[in-house]
Amino acid sequence: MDDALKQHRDQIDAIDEQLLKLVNARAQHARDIGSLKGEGPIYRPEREAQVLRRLLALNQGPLSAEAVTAIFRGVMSNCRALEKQLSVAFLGPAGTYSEEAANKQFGGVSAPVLCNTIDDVFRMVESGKVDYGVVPVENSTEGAVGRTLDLLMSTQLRICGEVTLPIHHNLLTNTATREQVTTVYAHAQSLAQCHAWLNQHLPNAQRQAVSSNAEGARLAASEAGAAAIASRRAAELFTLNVLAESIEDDPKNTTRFLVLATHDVAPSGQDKTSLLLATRNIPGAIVDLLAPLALHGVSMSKLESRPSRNGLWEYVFFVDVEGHCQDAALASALQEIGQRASLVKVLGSYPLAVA
Ligand SMILES: O=C(O)C(=O)C[C@]1(C(=O)O)C=C[C@@H](O)C=C1
Repeated sequence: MDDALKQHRDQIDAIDEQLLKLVNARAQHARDIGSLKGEGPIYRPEREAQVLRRLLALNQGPLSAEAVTAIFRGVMSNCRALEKQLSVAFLGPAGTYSEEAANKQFGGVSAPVLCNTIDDVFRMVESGKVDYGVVPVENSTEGAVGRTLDLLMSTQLRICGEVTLPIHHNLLTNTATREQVTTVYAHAQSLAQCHAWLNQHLPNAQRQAVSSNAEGARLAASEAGAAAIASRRAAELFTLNVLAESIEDDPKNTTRFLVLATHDVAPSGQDKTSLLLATRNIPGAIVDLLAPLALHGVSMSKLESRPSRNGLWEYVFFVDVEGHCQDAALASALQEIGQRASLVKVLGSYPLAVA
């Protein structure tokens, strides 16, 4: 037994030596690429997505797809940091799902900037105080994040990436039993995502919406009888016990985040384009507006309407389509849509989220 253990550990030591040499050789290439980029952006989401997709196709295990992407996102993050330290803004405080999404996308953020509101995240990127921003845009249970859509209407920023994050909520508290919980703090969206569970298990507890789940965890840590709905990371950060886990009503509960940038992204081969469209408010106008997509074989993955804010019962449409705006089919469809719409704004073309 001891002998077998030693043999495996000797093998691991030998492999680690090779890995160390290899990751440093990789890092050297990244550093050289950095000096070739001149004034262009250092972060290339399309290339990072291609690297991950290729490795996922090659992976034969035993490491899972999630493990492989996490490891290589970490490797790329460290290689990228030799080219430039990127600052990334997202909704704080520490322990939010936005922080998790930013860490997932960038393989760890070396210079995080925690903001109080989604508006602040946009402002930080717009003013050049940070390189990138990460904002939630929709949840599979609760639908669109209205504030993000409203801000996308007026911003000059571009969407350069999307991150999908499976959301598992936990009931965190220092109260010993569920019966002693009198108040549950969480962001309104999280309270809604756990609606049925709360009805069944905590019917008498008061539900109190707060600015973020992490803020709820902070409050729960200092108040007798209080609990919060938040992530495991929030439990660690605020020293709370996990009284119940995965309390979301839909086990597939997922939130989609957008990465905001001041630059466009080249095609990666598997891309999505987000559009903002407006048309005259007449019968059949939206059907007519979207017809060129079908005509050119472009699939639509999302259609969301939102009040335009400059006329009663006037709407704009947020449309996600497959492909990059430089792809011939989408470029032709966009040109035809442009002739029918009162507004066409390409919010960004970016790589599809990698697991
Ligand atoms: O290929 C590049 O442009 C690199 O800078 C290398 C690298 C990587 O580590 O693979 C690092 C940063 C970029 O975002 C993309 C990829």
